[in-house]
Amino acid sequence: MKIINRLSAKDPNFKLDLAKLLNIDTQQNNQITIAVSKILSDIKEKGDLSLLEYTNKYDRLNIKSVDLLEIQKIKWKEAFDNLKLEQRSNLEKAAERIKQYHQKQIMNSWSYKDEYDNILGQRISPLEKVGLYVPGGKAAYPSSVMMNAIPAKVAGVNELIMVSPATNGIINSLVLSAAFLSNVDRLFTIGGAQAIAALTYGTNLIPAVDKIVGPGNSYVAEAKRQVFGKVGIDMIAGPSEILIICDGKTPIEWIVMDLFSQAEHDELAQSILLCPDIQYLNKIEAKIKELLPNMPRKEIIASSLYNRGLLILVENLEQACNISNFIAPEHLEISTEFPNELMKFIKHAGSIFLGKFSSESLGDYCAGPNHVLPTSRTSRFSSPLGVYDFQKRSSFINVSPNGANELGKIANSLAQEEGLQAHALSAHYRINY
Ligand SMILES: NC(=O)c1ccc[n+]([C@@H]2O[C@H](COP(=O)([O-])OP(=O)(O)OC[C@H]3O[C@@H](n4cnc5c(N)ncnc54)[C@H](O)[C@@H]3O)[C@@H](O)[C@H]2O)c1
Ligand SMILES: N[C@H](CO)Cc1c[nH]c[nH+]1
Ligand SMILES: [Zn+2]
Repeated sequence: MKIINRLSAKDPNFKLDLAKLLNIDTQQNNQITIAVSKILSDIKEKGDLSLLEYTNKYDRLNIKSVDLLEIQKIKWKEAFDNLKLEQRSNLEKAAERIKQYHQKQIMNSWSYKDEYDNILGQRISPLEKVGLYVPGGKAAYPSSVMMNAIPAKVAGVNELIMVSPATNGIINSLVLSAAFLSNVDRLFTIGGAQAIAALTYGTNLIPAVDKIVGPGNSYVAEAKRQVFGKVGIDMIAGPSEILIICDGKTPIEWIVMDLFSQAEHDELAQSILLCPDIQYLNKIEAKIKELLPNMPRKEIIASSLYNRGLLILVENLEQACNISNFIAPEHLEISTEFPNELMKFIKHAGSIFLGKFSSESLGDYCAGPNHVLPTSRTSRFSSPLGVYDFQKRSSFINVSPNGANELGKIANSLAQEEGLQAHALSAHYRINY
């Protein structure tokens, strides 16, 4: 019985079959697009009233007053103070490592003086108000709180508004603690497209923000896509993905668990293994069958592997890198003896894990780099969430009298060529002043 899809790169239909498995069902996408646009317009028109209705409906709650959707800071502090010592120490260690890594990403302002004594430069400033979406439907993600909030605060964001659904009324105490530890400013238990709408348009309760960051399910991703332009967004981070290139020498259980680790996020998550050794792939498939029944989230894993999981037999490891470049995965593990040799062939990947000890799970929690990464082939053109997503650039120009003479002549002439008289005169007035 099939438990995961299998392909061989030698097969003449390989490219077609692969493309089918990479695509998420478009009919389902259309339904989500329509549902999300209705939610957005309802929140825009009816504000808190609609927010409460959608929250009760989708998060299976029965809340009477919208004010109850805000959790006061005192509660997060309480959650943090009540952590077991080990929990607290792990959270603190992870936070410190994430901070250290992200501090290296800070962009600084710069300027220079040209030959006419004009000063030209670029000023970097933090965003003022940012909304952080932290997923909470199928699992709680304290790690995602830190991965979003720490770079924002390193950048100097003034007001960080976090939203996360409390499905069935439960908000995880580690999520609250992580919000406290990461200096989030306000926290609301709302989720899905309605949370993205509230942060975009603002309601009486929820402040409108300048940019929304953070991953989420297909509703969240689609909502972010639809509000982009009204607010900034970081990226459309959809269901998680892992692609592993393996030479067949890593212990079988390690690779199986790495595949499970992303599959357990979501039925739509995608786990792919590329290997030139067919015996190894057969053993992987057998091990999946053996280990799956013991996994607490076995239904989600089974569905993800059955519909979207993939074992690919390749002719060699260089071919594996080429296929990986086409897939442009969110996470790429190069589980081989000489991973650096292969890294030079890699063009697209959100995050690259080198060598058999570098499991993706370490990156998810505490290695340091961000775990919010481009999915669905978007690592071809976008990058991990970072401090730079919370900073913006303004250029500045301070022209000297001498500079006005020299630049004025050029601008005056170019403006006349464009037929823009006001531009030409504005430059001309400043010549020989
Ligand atoms: N890329 C990353 O860094 C990263 C990190 C963590 C999680 N993830 C991904 O984020 C996703 C989290 O998804 P989740 O579902 O657990 O949490 P979520 O918070 O993204 O989604 C839950 C919300 O979805 C909405 N929703 C659910 N069903 C709906 C429906 N039928 N109609 C309208 N709205 C509906 C509800 O409002 C609910 O509050 C997973 O795909 C996981 O792989 C990604
Ligand atoms: N793997 C997810 C990003 O794709 C991040 C995460 C959070 N917790 C566990 N994993
Ligand atoms: Zn993960």
